[in-house]
This record gives sequence, C-alpha cells and structure tokens, in this order.
Amino acid sequence: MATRALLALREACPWRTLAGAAAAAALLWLVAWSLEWAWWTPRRLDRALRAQGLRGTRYRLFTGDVREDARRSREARTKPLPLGCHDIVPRVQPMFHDLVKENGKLSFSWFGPTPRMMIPDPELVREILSCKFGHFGKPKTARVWKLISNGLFYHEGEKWAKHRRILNPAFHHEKIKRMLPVFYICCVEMITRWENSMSHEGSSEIEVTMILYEVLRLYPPVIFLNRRTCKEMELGGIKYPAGVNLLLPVLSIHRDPTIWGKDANEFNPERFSEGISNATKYHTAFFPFGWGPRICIGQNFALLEAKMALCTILQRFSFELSPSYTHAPYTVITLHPEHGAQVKLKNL
Ligand code: HEM
Repeated sequence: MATRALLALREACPWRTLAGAAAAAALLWLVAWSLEWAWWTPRRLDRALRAQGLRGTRYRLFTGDVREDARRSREARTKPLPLGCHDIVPRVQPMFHDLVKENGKLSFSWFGPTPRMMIPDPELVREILSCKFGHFGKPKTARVWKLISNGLFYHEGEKWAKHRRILNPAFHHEKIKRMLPVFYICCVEMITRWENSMSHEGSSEIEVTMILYEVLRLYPPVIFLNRRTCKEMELGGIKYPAGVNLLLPVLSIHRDPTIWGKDANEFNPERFSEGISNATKYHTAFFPFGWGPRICIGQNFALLEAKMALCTILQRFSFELSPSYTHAPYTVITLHPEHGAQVKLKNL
C-alpha cells in the first residue's frame, strides 16, 4: 500500500527523486572527503614517519596541536623574562621547546591534520631552501580556511578599505603613482648621506653591521619558515611523503650551542667580526632573511634603513633602557616586545 503510494508520488514529481539522489550523493562525498582529510591522511602520514623512527605528538582529530599550542603560549606569556636573558625559546615557542625536550630535535607535531616536521640541521635547511623546482613549496592556505576567513573578515576588510580611502587619500593609487618620484629622490638622498657619513666615520659601519647581525641572530623577526613536500622527498636519509610541512626553526638554529658555541645565548656582536660566513662553520646557520630563490627581496633596504637610523641616533644621543621596560618578547606574525621598548635618550 505504502510502496504504491510512494511510486505514485514519484511518478507525479520525478524531479524530487532526482534532487534527493543528488543530495544523498553530495552528502556521501562530503563525509568521504572529510574522513580522508581529517582521519585517513593524517593516519597514513603518522605511520610513514613513525616507521622511520621519528617521534612526535599524538594526532588529535581536526585541530591537531593548535589548541594545545595556544594554551601553552598563553601560559608562557604570563611570565616576563629577567632583563638581559636571551634564552627566549621557552616563552616564544613553548610548544616546540617542549616537543624537542620530550621527543628529540628531529620530531613532529600537528598543525591541524598536517604533520609539521622540525628540521633543526642547517645543512638540511639549506637543501630545502635552495631547491628551485618547487618540491619544497611554501604551504598554501587551505581553501576551507580561506572561505571561513573571507566570510569572517570580509566586512571588517571592506570597512577598513573605505576608512583608508576616506580618511587617508594617500592610499589612492593615483596619489601613490605621483609619490613614486619623490620616494626615489628620498632614497637617493638617503644613500648619498649614508655614503658620505661612512667616508667620514671610517670603520663605524662595520661596528653597526655587527650589532645588527647579532640582534637579528638573537631576535629574528621571522622565527620560523615553513615549507611543504609536494611529492615524496628524501632528506637526511629520511623519506618524507607528500603533504608534510617542514618547519625550519630560525630562532632555535640561531641559538643552538652546538652551532654557535657555549655563548650562543649571549649578546656578542664580535662573533661577526670576520663576516657571516666565518661566524660559525655552517654557512646557513644564520638566515634571518631566508635563503635561496625565495630569499627576502627587501633585506638590503631593511639593513640600510636600520643602519641609517642607528647611526643618526648614535651621532646625537646616548641612550639606555628605561626602568619601565619589561623583557617580554612574543610573536604576532613577527617577533617583537610585548609591552614595547622604552628607552631614555640623552643629548650628547
Ligand atoms: C628586518 C626586516 C626583514 C626581515 C627579517 C625579513 C624577512 C624575510 C624572510 C625570512 C623572508 C623569506 C620567507 C620565506 O622564505 O618563507 C622574506 C621574504 C620577503 N620579504 Fe622580507 N624581511 C624584512 C624586510 C623586508 C622589506 C623591507 C621588504 C620590502 C621592501 C621585504 C619584502 C619581502 C618579500 C616581497 C618577500 C617574499 C619573497 C618571495 O617569497 O619570493 N622584506 N622576508
């Protein structure tokens, strides 16, 4: 009776049957895709890494270690560091610090459903960053995450753009086009002033450069670089399957005592007295601007600007840290002081 009624209904409106079948197929596809993305792929990658003797954290469904990482960072940020302490990894990257303590230097954690392998060896870092064929590409943001973030931030972004256009007409592209020649003249003037001051000051550039290098070693603005294997790749005798994130820990390599010596956590610009390549036996142990084909295109500009600023201040003022300064380095995209860096200037 019921079957007959159903058949009668289907005959009356066949498009409903088709729509129902399409919805069921889409649902099935979504379930299969989610299972593959959040469960089977992480399980397969986890097995492949552990089979080669690598150790790491246990995979947690969907989030991996992201929530635990955030919790440890919040906890670490409650405690500032003593003044002059440059051992900042436990505060800035508590999750990676604990990972290495528990599982050794060559270990992995989970960034969502993707394993994130730590590569602490500067020679391997060089191999990864020098690759020109895209086998170790920069990881792309997942499409799902892009959709979510576009949805979340679309209105804010639109408001921000309007605000910029209304309140600050300098952001209009016509204005920027007209500003370019002036910007060019300013740069030429800045370089000429720099060259003149260097011809008078003699060796002071080499002092300032060494200081900047040492600051970039202990406090690199970019504390790690990320790459992703796009196919199975062998590195240091280990086979990494496609889809593994490789974390190149700039901050940890820059202060590793096996590379920099016992004074790795001390501020000693002298170590750069014979240039970067002679500061350690590893050429790529110092890479605040990255390395290889994707090296920072702004590094010379950034260094020149910092040297100019430092030289201009040092010629006119002496300065010391203000008593209100708290040593609390932390990262929001880049590494910087959580409560600012207050200094007291005195006219020379
Ligand atoms: C102290 C200042 C700076 C530091 C520490 C720094 C650091 C870096 C690092 C580590 C990378 C490589 C990222 C990677 O390989 O994944 C990079 C890339 C880049 N930087 Fe900088 N940077 C600085 C200043 C600048 C400035 C002033 C500019 C522009 C004028 C700039 C423009 C770029 C661009 C466009 C890239 C991307 C290059 C590419 O992917 O091919 N940077 N930067």
